Amino acid sequence: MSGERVLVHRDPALMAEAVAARLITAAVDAQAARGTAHLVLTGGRNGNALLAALAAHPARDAVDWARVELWWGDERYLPAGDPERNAVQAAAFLDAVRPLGARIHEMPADDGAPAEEAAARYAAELAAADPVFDVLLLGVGPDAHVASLFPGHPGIRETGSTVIAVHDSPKPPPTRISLSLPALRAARQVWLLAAGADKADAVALARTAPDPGTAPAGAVKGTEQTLWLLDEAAAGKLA
Ligand SMILES: O=C(O)[C@H](O)[C@@H](O)[C@H](O)[C@H](O)COP(=O)(O)O
Repeated sequence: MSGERVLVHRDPALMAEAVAARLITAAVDAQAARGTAHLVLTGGRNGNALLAALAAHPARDAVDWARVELWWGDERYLPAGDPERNAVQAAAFLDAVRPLGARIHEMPADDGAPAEEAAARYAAELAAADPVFDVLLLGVGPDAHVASLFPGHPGIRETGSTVIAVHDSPKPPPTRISLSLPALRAARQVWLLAAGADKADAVALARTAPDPGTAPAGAVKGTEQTLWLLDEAAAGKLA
């Protein structure tokens, strides 16, 4: 049975720094235990703030980046280089660790092929590597979505594949690629990131809602640990 904890930080900036420090320690521990650390990145404001803090953290290189594999939980299906792509928004961090040997598994960009083909390609890359994710980062949306799995959307019910195409996303852009719920749930540790008063309802709902279709953020638990990493505003409606 995995453990679940809620950790509340004073404000988003302190949360980004504290989670960056926590991720460094988790990566070092994973490497000591298994050689390679498999980390899954998330987009959005909190994900981006975390990666910026990680890139600049004085203890960053306690991690042997040559033994890190970076995956993505979701990606906006846009042409390569589009500023709205998660990987483009994380470029400063990726450009810092790539020369240190980190292996970066970006989700495919829109090259004119259907998103379903891109999803299948990433699923094949995952199957070939067959990683067990050590830490899976998930930004939580104001509607309690995580990755690109949205409440009331069919993708949350997908169980037959590890990577899915998402259309008509309520959060722009409309077409995305996302790990499926079973793929998210296979991670050892799931870290849910939420900061800001606009996330307080989603966090409170996810902590109580039993149905993944209502609150995807409440449906993803790590096999070893689940952390809710919040600022005080996002924790404002927790009992
Ligand atoms: O591609 C995306 O948009 C993200 O992966 C998405 O899942 C994000 O993490 C949440 O929407 C939270 O985003 P904010 O932290 O910006 O609210």
